Amino acid sequence: WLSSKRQDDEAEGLWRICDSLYDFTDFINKHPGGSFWLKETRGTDITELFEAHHLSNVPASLIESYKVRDALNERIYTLTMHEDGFYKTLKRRVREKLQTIDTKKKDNSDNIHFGLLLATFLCVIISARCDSLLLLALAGTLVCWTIIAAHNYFHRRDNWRMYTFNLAMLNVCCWRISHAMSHHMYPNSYWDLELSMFEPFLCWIPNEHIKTWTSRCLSFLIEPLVYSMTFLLDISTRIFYSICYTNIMYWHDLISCTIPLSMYLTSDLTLLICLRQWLFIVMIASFAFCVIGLNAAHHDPKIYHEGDATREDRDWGLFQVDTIIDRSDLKSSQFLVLTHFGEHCLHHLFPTLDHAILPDLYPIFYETLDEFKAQLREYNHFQHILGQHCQLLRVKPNLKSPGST
Ligand code: HEM
Repeated sequence: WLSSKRQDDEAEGLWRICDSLYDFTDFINKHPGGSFWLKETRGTDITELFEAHHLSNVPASLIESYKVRDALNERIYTLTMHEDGFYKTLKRRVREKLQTIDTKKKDNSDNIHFGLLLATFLCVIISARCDSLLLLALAGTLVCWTIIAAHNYFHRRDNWRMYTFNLAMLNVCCWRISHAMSHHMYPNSYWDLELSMFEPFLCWIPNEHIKTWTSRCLSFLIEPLVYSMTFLLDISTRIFYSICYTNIMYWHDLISCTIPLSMYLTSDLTLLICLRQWLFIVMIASFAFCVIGLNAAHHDPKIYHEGDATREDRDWGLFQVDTIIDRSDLKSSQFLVLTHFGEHCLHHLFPTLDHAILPDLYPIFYETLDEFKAQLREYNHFQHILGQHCQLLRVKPNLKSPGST
């Protein structure tokens, strides 16, 4: 995805923000968010990434000294971030509001995440000692919740919690690309890897040329299998790619092995049985992750997908609002928000903020939405599951643009 972006973005081997080119080579290792972000994005357009990941004005004031020249052509992305537009207006208000919010709330998220991690290992060990299938399934569910909670941390500067995302064969660095850089910035568009990584099994793009009648019917039949195999397919693809092309495996991929290891060291089970149990846990975690993640916010016939009519105002923040329907049934519990991709819209707009902070932003969010005549929509989980399946069937693009009367 990144190498195609390097070809498309006309950044000439540098970093592109709007229509200017910058050379951040000397800043990579000084970047407070960690070197990964800049190292990986060399040669691409980072306009949206840069804006969405910094709330303070400091980064914008720093970039001028790294400017090399103007780009030759206009950028290919049609999304905008004008100073008086929706996103920048909301961001200014959020910046002010953050000064009044009690940041101790973040401790709750840290405690929930740590509790889940502890519970996961306890459950894994007890399930191995009791040889219980039910406990193994519970361990799989706990692994799934832990990695969704870990997602709260990988959008930020490097920290130890983000590595717990790797517990079930996924990898935090790869997901920073497919999720933070691709999906978060351009949801439901051809640039969204979280759409294309499920093809040809599941396809949400409303286009009859890429989604035949047979493939639509088939996707319903194979859906449970795809859900359970997603994590295994993810690691197989990465191993295959690393052997045949470039290495995209990391030392922290080994974190996933702590699960079978803890089983082996604390029970009488043979290594082979521990590995078999591990596979079962990973498949349960994968299934639960897809049930939650794919039915969390983005797929419903009323949500914008590539090919649908776009809003006249191409503001990046409004685009996010048009590609999301929030989960209404999670808001009462921080545990549910953290483990079920809750507060989805605000999280997309401000990914570096802890989920515990987001509820305090609703008054200014609603106020700004009203000013720009946009709306935050909400569904419960059942409505999302229904909508996601209707979207799998949809082949006709919506001709009515979001925000039109
Ligand atoms: C690919 C583009 C970039 C991404 C994805 C990115 C991401 C991040 C992240 C995740 C953080 C930590 C935020 C937190 O934990 O609250 C951060 C902080 C920071 N970044 Fe970047 N960054 C990018 C480019 C840049 C550039 C080009 C500069 C300046 C030359 C810069 C300057 C800073 C500064 C000063 C901070 C400290 C926090 C602040 O003042 O906002 N970043 N960045």
